[in-house]
Amino acid sequence: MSENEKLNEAHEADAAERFLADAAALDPALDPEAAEIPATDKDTPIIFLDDVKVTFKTRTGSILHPNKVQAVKGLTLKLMPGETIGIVGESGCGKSTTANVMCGLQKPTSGRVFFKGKDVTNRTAADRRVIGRVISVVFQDPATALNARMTIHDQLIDPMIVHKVGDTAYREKRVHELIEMVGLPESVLDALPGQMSGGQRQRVAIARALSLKPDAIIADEPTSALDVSVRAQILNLLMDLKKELGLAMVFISHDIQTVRYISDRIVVMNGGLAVEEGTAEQIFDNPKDDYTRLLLGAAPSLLHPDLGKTA
Ligand SMILES: Nc1ncnc2c1ncn2[C@@H]1O[C@H](COP(=O)(O)OP(=O)(O)OP(=O)(O)O)[C@@H](O)[C@H]1O
Repeated sequence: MSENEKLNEAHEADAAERFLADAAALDPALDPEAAEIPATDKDTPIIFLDDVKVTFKTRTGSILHPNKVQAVKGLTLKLMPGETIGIVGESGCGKSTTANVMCGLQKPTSGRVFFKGKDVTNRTAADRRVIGRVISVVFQDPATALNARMTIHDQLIDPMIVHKVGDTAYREKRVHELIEMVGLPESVLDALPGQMSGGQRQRVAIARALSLKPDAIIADEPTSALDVSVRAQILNLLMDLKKELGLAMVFISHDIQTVRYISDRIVVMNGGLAVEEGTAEQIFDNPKDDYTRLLLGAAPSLLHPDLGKTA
């Protein structure tokens, strides 16, 4: 086992312990949904996609599949506690559809979806409660992800009200914790999203995603809509948070260098299929698939040169 693998293993074990401690931290009397959420176990995947296929009806389609687009053609993927998986591939390869299945927005046409061992394929009301508590999403464009008419304070407290988590005192305390976690001053709590910069808005979107203490975050191109000068800061913030909170993460990008920077494991997608999967080292040092080699030799990274320096 390489030094890196040993470090990853130790980190995952730490992360799993932190999950269990965190899950026990909120008084069950203040969290009526908690009983429905399966306990975190380091050997059970947070998300397990079992041979998932997604087909969309369209006006055109292909010769083989008229009026249909097969966005995902049979994907099996496990996200373990504390792990970060990067999904990379060019536009149209099925990354966002996969993300949508992973966060319960899209029902698969076939295959099964498990969250912490619970089958949530059919997305019943009870399944959706589990999905909402286990997974949070950070989308590409924070301007559209946030409500333009709600103050930052209200956007952060809203998920706790919807999920009936905590009492007023708990929720207020959590709002202040969240804003501190993402490195914003408390003065922004009274602001509206339109009064903030793109980078600050993405920090708010990340804080909101963390409000229910999820096990995992799905970040779908979270830096693509941002000015190049703040991309590195947001990536570093995500890296710090996943380490500090022991979060699992699915990081989706068409930029393989960005994915390499943040991921423990990389899945390369092409035409709705995972064509290659491995650690960043395996993918970069010894790519097996022609398409991976093509991606590696493709466009220069969109990363800012400051990446890796303190956020
Ligand atoms: N709701 C939909 N209806 C019909 N076709 C769709 C729908 N959503 C996605 N598709 C098609 O499915 C395929 C995969 O799309 P998807 O958005 O998952 O790819 P992607 O890799 O995320 O691309 P991008 O990086 O451009 O967002 C594409 O051919 C797309 O046109």
